[in-house]
Amino acid sequence: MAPPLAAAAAAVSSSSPLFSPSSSRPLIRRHAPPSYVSMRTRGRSQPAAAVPPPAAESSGSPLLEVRGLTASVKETGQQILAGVDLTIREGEIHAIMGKNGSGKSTLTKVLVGHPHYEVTGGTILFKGEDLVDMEPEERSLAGLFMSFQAPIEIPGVSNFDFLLMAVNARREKSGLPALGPLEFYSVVSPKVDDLKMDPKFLDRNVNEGFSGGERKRNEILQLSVIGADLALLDEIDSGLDVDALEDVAIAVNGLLTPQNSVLMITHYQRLLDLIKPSYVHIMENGKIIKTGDSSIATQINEGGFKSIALV
Ligand SMILES: Nc1ncnc2c1ncn2[C@@H]1O[C@H](COP(=O)(O)OP(=O)(O)OP(=O)(O)O)[C@@H](O)[C@H]1O
Repeated sequence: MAPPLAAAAAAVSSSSPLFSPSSSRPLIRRHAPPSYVSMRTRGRSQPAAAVPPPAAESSGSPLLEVRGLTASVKETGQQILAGVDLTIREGEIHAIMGKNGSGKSTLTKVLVGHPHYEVTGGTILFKGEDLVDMEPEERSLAGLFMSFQAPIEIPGVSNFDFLLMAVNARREKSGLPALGPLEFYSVVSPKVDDLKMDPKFLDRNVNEGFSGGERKRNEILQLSVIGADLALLDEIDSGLDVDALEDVAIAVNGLLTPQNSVLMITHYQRLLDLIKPSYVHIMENGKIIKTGDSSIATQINEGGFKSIALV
């Protein structure tokens, strides 16, 4: 069984039943942020440019190597992924587009080890290590982060405590000393500010009563606080108004380094205008059928998926 801290870290990036509210609740004691810590935000940290230049193709080392991946729904045996090939190198931003039901979300869920799916063939290497046999919490601690289309609530656990536990789980894995609440507050506060979130969200229970847009911002807060070598962002643009989308894009762009990468799923060009992908992939019937640059997305927007499938 995973140690509690590791499970807490994994819970940040997983909505699997393994990390349901009931399983997370005993792991984390609720602390209000110390009363002597002002909840007023301090000076803003420097925001990244809203619209960066197009991401260059990197010559970085492979971070994720997926070969011939097939996967099925565990309960029914229904095959969803039908032979996915995908390589993501350090420093690259990849976007996956495709019509509803083509398998985009399933791919990301399989990558994080969602228990509803079974890998039936192929390989997944993450930083050269076989991911398939790793537990979801091990994948999280190895540097995978996933923001879900519908982020879960965790009643009884404040955002602040949740983030602190997750950060300390990562630090423990790296042999770093745990942060105390006061120290952590100075880390998290500017990030809350950058995302234009009310600091009160830190003291609210994770996603409880949050609007759809607030949940999405909160997911990106988790990503920016915890960090990731590879962030899987499933439709972070859905339900966000124009301003919120820009705030989220600034936060994501601000996290990018030559070492880490993003795989984002979207239906909309507007996200690709704000977070410039190195590659855009089109998924159909559980496979990536085409890969190119952002112009593919434009073709999709103009011609629809049917014409792309016929190319
Ligand atoms: N646990 C499950 N049980 C049954 N069917 C499933 C399950 N998970 C995925 N599917 C089916 O697999 C197909 C792919 O689903 P998936 O969510 O990956 O699509 P998607 O490309 O992300 O779609 P969208 O753009 O609508 O979000 C769909 O037909 C879906 O109904």
